Amino acid sequence: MRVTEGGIDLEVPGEQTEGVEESVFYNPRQELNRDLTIATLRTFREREERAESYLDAMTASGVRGIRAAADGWDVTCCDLEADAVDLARENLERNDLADEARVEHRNVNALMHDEMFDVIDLDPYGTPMPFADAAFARCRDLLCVTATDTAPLCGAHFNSGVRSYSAVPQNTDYHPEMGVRILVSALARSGARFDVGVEPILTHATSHYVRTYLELDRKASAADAALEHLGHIYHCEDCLYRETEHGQVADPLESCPHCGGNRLLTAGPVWLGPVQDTEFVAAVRSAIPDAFGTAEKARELCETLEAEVDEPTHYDQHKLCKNWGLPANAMDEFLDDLREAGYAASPAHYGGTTFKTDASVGEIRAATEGSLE
Ligand SMILES: C[S@@+](CC[C@H](N)C(=O)[O-])C[C@H]1O[C@@H](n2cnc3c(N)ncnc32)[C@H](O)[C@@H]1O
Ligand SMILES: [Zn+2]
Repeated sequence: MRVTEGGIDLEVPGEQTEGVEESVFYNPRQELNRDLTIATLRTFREREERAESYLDAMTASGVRGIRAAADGWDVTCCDLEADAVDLARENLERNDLADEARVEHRNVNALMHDEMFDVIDLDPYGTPMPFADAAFARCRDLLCVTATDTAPLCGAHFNSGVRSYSAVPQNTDYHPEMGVRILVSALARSGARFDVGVEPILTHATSHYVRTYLELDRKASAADAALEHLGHIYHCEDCLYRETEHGQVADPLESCPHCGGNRLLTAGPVWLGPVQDTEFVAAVRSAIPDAFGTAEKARELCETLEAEVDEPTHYDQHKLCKNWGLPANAMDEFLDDLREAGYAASPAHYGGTTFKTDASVGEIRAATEGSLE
């Protein structure tokens, strides 16, 4: 089957079923992820001119590495599967880029221990954590990470989440953001073991995966500074009240300060710091060309990320209203009520009914319920 993406022609095994390409080595649903990757790499290189080498650590069809090579990066593609390696080589040749990139048939953990790269991109099936140590040991500037195991990350598959991320995730009404905060926390702690500090400059949770871009600072003091963003979330399952506390040691609440209930969850360590550099995200948005297949969607996503209130958990308006036994109103009106009451409020990218605010659950109700009857 022939596929064109980002100006690159690919031949991938598989067939089109009902207009959707199905292939083990090429997932069309990740095109937005790849479009944003290329725009992020461009933006990052403008800022860090010395960034040249890019490792597409799990290349499959080669699509990501080939798109980066077409953009002038010094690319290494790697895959464990011989069929993927052959396919990536064929696809490089098909685009006359065979001299711009090499393809390694190896376990990428071994490759990363052998060589340093300016940018490393981890895009495995499931959790990226088995690759995090080698990546932090050998990545100079930017680590790009996809995690597709959203059920463990958000606490729905609790034991698996605890095992993979050495943290306690909890299944809450803000589950995609729980995934973001657990993933970045685990990565920050992996980096710290190598005296590397992380700063997330772009992060999104989109249809069954979390993607984050971490700018690295290879200094023990930077690792210490990153760890200061870790802490815990205390969450009430009855009224959806939540509060956060920085620090390595949890000091859970005994009862909910809002409703007095005692069905309380503690999640952590989670990353409580910012997950975007909003100026960087705006620059990424401007670097998305019209020719990209997901240009409109990717720009919209960046715009939402830029405007998101910097709070560690989002709310879901429908779940809140259901909990209060009140009908939900239009999101614009709801957010306007919050702003008029003096709170910061914005839509969130986690779904059409999600929003962020610095108001507590009680303050949200007081500010909005007049418009909900
Ligand atoms: C989700 S796919 C990668 C998709 C690709 N990056 C893209 O954007 O289309 C995961 C790939 O990782 C490869 N893989 C799994 N374990 C690996 C390892 N230890 N070293 C290198 N490649 C590995 C698999 O063979 C598979 O091709
Ligand atoms: Zn409560």
